Amino acid sequence: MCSDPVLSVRDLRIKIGRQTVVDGLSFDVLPDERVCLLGASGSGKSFTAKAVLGLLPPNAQVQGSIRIQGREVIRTPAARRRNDARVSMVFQDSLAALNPLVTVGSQLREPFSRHHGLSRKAADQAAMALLEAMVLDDCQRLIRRTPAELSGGQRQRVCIALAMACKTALMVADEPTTALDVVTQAQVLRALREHTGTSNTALLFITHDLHAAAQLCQRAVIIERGVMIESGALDTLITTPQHRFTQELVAAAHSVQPTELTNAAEPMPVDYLKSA
Ligand SMILES: Nc1ncnc2c1ncn2[C@@H]1O[C@H](COP(=O)(O)OP(=O)(O)OP(=O)(O)O)[C@@H](O)[C@H]1O
Repeated sequence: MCSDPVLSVRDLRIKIGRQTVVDGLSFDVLPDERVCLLGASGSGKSFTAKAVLGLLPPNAQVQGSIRIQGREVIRTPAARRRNDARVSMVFQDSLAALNPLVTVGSQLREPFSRHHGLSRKAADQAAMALLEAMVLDDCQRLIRRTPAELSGGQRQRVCIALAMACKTALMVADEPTTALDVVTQAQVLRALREHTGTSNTALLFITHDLHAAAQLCQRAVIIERGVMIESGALDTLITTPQHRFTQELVAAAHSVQPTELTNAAEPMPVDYLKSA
């Protein structure tokens, strides 16, 4: 069965002044799919994410097409998009993403009461259920705290819960684990894996980290200097990378394996990369 894409990007070009930061990018994200946009620092990942979210700076010149649920949004900023073309987001800086003065509970309640019309009591219950689903300890106490009183990993899972509460067909997560230690990274990736792809929310995961991508996504779009160089199933890209940059990425991940697994002649063991 072939479903229509939730996100369809065609020939996306973004210029900032004279610099072309994204150059002819095309890819789709299907319903319930988790796709990563993988590339080195400065390759244009964040500008692509901002274009999808409708958050490009005013000096950006943009061309091409971005369709969300079939609706053209390339020139429609986030605040002017219709509900079915809205995208939820999770960013790297969880402290900046949350209101520092408002408790976690109030922030989580808001989308339920504002967008879904729930009563205060029903919104509280829905917020609590989402927090508990993020495998956070002592949610009763956590819900009364402000963001600054949480650890980075707790805060990032609150951000994922907040994004889930918006119940959009597409979520964009831009380097959500980069600032976290490896144990907390694994917890946050697990929360994203378990709460997207199964709840009518597709995920576009922006990262430079092949290991994180392998734990979370089925498919990858690999970019270099704003141009797509390779795309396909992540398992295939890891075992038989075609482009030099992808080969270097895989080799770099290979080099952090335990020595008994290291054998340059062998393809990268996909299971090793996927282990959390
Ligand atoms: N405000 C800006 N004005 C002009 N050019 C910019 C601006 N911000 C970023 N750039 C340039 O745009 C290019 C793409 O940046 P972008 O932030 O999308 O890369 P990225 O792949 O997300 O990198 P990172 O992983 O480091 O966040 C880079 O070459 C960068 O130098």
